[in-house]
Amino acid sequence: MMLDLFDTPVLPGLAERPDIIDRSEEQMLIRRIDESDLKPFRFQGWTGKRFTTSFGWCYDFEAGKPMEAPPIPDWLEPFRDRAAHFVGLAPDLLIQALLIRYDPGAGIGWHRDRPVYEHIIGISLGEPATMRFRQRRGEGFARASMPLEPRAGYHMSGGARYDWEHSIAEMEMPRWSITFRSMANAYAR
Ligand SMILES: O=C(O)CCC(=O)C(=O)O
Ligand SMILES: [Fe+2]
Repeated sequence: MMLDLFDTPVLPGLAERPDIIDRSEEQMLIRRIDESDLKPFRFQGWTGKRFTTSFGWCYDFEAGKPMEAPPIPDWLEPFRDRAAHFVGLAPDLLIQALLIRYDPGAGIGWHRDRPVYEHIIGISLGEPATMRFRQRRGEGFARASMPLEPRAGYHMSGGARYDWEHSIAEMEMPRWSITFRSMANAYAR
């Protein structure tokens, strides 16, 4: 599959919004993320070079279920509003905010986001990265990729979110991201 740099989505359900934040907001958000109570991502005894914290809800990978987390802080609210506006959702539907710092050598392996969530809206900070997508086709994989420019927002829903896995390769430079998610209908209270 070809990398599509222009308006046509790379995959159905993928959209990007360049410069959803400006440079001073980016610097402020990076500082806020670094000041947050980040914990190394842990899964089955394995500890990564990816540091995370969640607000609203968090997914406990050890327990395999979502759990309530501290409320979304005031400094993050305007960005939740912007993320919601970008995709045409009411802001209070974005019940989770995930902050991530990827230290040098960190990436995120192939996965689909947990089914408890539906819409996924990310804001990319710091360094350009590439979101890779793959879908099993017989013995191999169909592949696609989406550039993640710093300060851009991206929306993952539909086919790209449910029918493809995504990952980000290990990078030499640090990168930060903020991800907002809505709850899937089936799980909404
Ligand atoms: O860092 C990002 O932009 C993506 C993170 C991601 O895929 C996830 O946390 O599920
Ligand atoms: Fe993900």
